[in-house]
Amino acid sequence: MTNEIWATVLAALKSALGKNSFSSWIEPLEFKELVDGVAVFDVPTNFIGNYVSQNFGDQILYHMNNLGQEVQRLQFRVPSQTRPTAKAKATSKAAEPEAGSGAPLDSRFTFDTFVVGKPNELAHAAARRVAEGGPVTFNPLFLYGGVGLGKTHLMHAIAHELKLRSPELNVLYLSAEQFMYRFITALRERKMMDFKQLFRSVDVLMVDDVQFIGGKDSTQEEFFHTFNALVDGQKQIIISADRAPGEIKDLEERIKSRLQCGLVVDLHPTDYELRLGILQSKVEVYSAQYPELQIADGVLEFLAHRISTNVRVLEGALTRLFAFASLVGREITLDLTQDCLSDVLKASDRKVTVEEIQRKVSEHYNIRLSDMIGPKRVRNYARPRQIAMYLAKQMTSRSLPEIGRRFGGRDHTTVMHGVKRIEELKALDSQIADDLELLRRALQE
Ligand SMILES: Nc1ncnc2c1ncn2[C@@H]1O[C@H](COP(=O)(O)OP(=O)(O)OP(=O)(O)O)[C@@H](O)[C@H]1O
Repeated sequence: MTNEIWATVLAALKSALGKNSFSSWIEPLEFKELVDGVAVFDVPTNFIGNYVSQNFGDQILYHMNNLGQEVQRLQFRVPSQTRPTAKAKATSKAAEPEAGSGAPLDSRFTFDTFVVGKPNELAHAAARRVAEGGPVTFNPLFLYGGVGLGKTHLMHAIAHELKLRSPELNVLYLSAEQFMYRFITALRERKMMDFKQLFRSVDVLMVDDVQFIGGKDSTQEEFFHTFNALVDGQKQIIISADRAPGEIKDLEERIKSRLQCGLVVDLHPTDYELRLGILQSKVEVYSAQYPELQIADGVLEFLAHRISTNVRVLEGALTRLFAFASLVGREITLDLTQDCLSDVLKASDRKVTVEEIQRKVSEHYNIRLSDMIGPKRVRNYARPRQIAMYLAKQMTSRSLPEIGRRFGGRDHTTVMHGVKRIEELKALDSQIADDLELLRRALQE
């Protein structure tokens, strides 16, 4: 393979992965040679080699082969080491293809690696129950929640556990999108009998991201029949979606009601403790693999506090941090974290609205929202009002007149006075300083 072809692969990867992932992971690779179907790369550290191999290996192979190169596997080596990286496996399969025709299961998504906290304890308990196998108790199990909260992880964990306990079980996991493509292919190739036979012969069917079939009428129809046949046959069905069954757009009523007739559980947004727990468990894994990488006290707490969007982003941030630390050969300190993750940290700063601030502050001081916004000037209302104005100035991009309008049409000079007053009090009154800190955190959760 020539360097020109590698440059074309790079261009394709850049547009597929986006600037950040590309510069963190792909740019450090140096293509060396292609020998007997093995593409060899120099990488700055084992950590980067392993990460690229696990996460982007398939894509790199795909693009190379697409350009006419016959590449079976990738090899990553650290030039300073005498031996090639022992750990940097040839294009690793974190996801092993399963027997049967399901989508591959990710071997990292098990119950052991799933961290349980208040927001996901119910979903976890239900998943555990289903994974025990035995007589079907609730059918279907419907898991829903926002992006990156662990639905797929739990589904894969159920599948792994079921296969471990009862290897003879035919467990089929796939996304709703794959279900649709298989259905369309079966129609096109006139193989509907095979399709029906395949889906009706499983013991456990798992369909991820079922919201995808909203608005796809024939797929819904087929899904409905598959679903009914399996429930009638006492086979377990597990479904996930990004919202509750009743809220999925353009989904037939009969399917909504079918989906609701088992156990519906949601994964709530993560809280600080759960995020910290997840980070700690990931660090344990990294530290066992790369004992030379040290992480300073307070870094995980900082990340758990600042990145509250979703677990995928949190994990990605930590991995990037470890990769960077392995490159520069330094301990992961708070300063290094802020430098290395400045874009992620900026993007995940939650956009808070003036209305949210008013609501939180009135709850905190136990006064009515209408009193805070209204004209009363008694201290009980005036001080929380000034605090809310101060936070609105600090945490939103609203101008003083805009903030004034949201506080019952007050003048911008009133807002300015309130903000100044709280700035003064903050330095003098520790109670006010504590309240401000508490409110700021609660608003960023
Ligand atoms: N409680 C948890 N413990 C450990 N890892 C978690 C947990 N929750 C999520 N993760 C990790 O976060 C990442 C995203 O999780 P997953 O893919 O399961 O999310 P999802 O809810 O299916 O998201 P999507 O809506 O995008 O499909 C995975 O790497 C997963 O391992």
